[in-house]
Amino acid sequence: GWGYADHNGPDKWCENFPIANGPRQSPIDIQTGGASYAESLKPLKLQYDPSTSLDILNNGHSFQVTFADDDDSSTLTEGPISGKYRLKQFHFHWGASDDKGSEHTVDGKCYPAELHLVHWNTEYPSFGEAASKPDGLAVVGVFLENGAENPNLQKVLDAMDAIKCKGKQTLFTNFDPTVLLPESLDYWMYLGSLTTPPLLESVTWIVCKQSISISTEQVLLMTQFIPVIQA
Ligand SMILES: NS(=O)(=O)c1cccc(NC(=O)NCCCCO)c1
Ligand SMILES: [Zn+2]
Repeated sequence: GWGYADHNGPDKWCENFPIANGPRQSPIDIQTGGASYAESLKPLKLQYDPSTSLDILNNGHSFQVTFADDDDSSTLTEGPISGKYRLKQFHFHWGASDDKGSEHTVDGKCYPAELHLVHWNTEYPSFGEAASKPDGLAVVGVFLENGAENPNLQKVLDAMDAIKCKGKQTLFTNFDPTVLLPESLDYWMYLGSLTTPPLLESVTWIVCKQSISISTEQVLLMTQFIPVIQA
């Protein structure tokens, strides 16, 4: 299967997922000089109910915290989207060291890690249905920048010990993802795709301009969590 090694990594994904060469593929380098201010765009409205957090799972490519999405308890509205999108899961992307890890870059700058909060359009019956529609998903991306220890992030990192093997999951209840958001929700938006196979071009990307902090020790914890090798 696909992965991040030389034999199955991003440069090879087009062999099994030809959409990799499609017109709206993510991630991108956000060139701030080329972004235009759109008066019509509204502030993001994120309303999360901590009782919808269920568990944390090692899915073989990352670790994700999954949410109950059978009602409108945790939603994204306003911002660049129309209608209501439900929170399905959040996960992270990281690298092998401090100097790389984020998927999006800003004027060529890479961050040690990147948080993705994945939401699906309630116009459609489920995440799976929405994932194949051009307006099906909205992912809020937050950069993690080297700095002070982040106690809210530590709660997630502490749960990683229990899910070192691919496919493992453990309870992760009463967690409010709002604590992982930066104080300002100013954002860049663009129409893109899933950043991993199946690379579906169904994501309205909403990338926060402000980052949250992660300490060097916390980056080390993440880089030591390799979802597949522990399998
Ligand atoms: N990284 S991302 O574009 O936010 C994103 C969001 C939601 C799903 C995915 N990718 C997938 O679900 N791929 C299916 C197999 C990966 C293991 O769950 C990527
Ligand atoms: Zn992601």
